[in-house]
Amino acid sequence: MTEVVIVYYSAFGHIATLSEAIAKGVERVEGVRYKLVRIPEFNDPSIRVVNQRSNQKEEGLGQHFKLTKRVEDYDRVQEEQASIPIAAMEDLRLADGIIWGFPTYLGSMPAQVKSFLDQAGQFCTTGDLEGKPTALFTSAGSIHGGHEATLLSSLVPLLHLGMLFVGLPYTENPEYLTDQAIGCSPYGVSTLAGPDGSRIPVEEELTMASRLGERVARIAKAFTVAKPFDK
Ligand SMILES: Cc1cc2nc3c(=O)[nH]c(=O)nc-3n(C[C@H](O)[C@H](O)[C@H](O)COP(=O)(O)O)c2cc1C
Repeated sequence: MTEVVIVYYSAFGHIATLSEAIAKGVERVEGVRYKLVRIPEFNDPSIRVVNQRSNQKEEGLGQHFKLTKRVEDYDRVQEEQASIPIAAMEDLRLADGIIWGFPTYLGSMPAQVKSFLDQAGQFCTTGDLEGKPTALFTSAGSIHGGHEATLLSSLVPLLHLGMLFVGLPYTENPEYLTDQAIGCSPYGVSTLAGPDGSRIPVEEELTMASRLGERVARIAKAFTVAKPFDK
């Protein structure tokens, strides 16, 4: 059985929702199963950006971002995903394919995810992740907030680990040929959360997420049989 591991971090639930759609796509491929794991929040509450902001006044920019609601959403989502196993290095080592999901923070990956990837740096010397198909999904507050930049810059550490990047081609995903503000691009899946986080992933984004899951699953399965990178 081929296994695709979906590793995600989500503060407000958008990435968690996309993870489920990705998983559905993986499941469509016979002989492939998925494992969903999450990167945990930092232990030190003083470095959780969301909690730090909770005592700010809801005026000016704060009003636009509805900070109180964000803190409530954050607490609810943390509780909802408590039963998802915490990602371990062994999950990466045993995976036949790895799909990474996390929100866009300041136009790039959250520190929680970078910290996890830095631990995975050990595989640069062992080569354990080399040749594994990999793909990315993200969410951003707005269409101009850097979702494509996040996907592109997050590719760099994956290349250091020797993984093979799987994108989201136009022919399979005509949904993003639109003048509507929706996520996704040739670089991977994305959704837009809106400034107050109230926008939820739309059908087109979920469809493209499931297709990316299926695409990685097909490649992982083919590689499991062919073993093109066996040393
Ligand atoms: C610290 C921080 C930085 C953020 N930076 C950006 C950003 O650069 N661009 C953007 O569009 N949204 C930004 N956002 C909004 C998040 O991308 C949005 O809340 C996230 O995509 C929601 O995903 P989630 O529900 O899975 O946590 C930021 C949010 C936080 C907390």
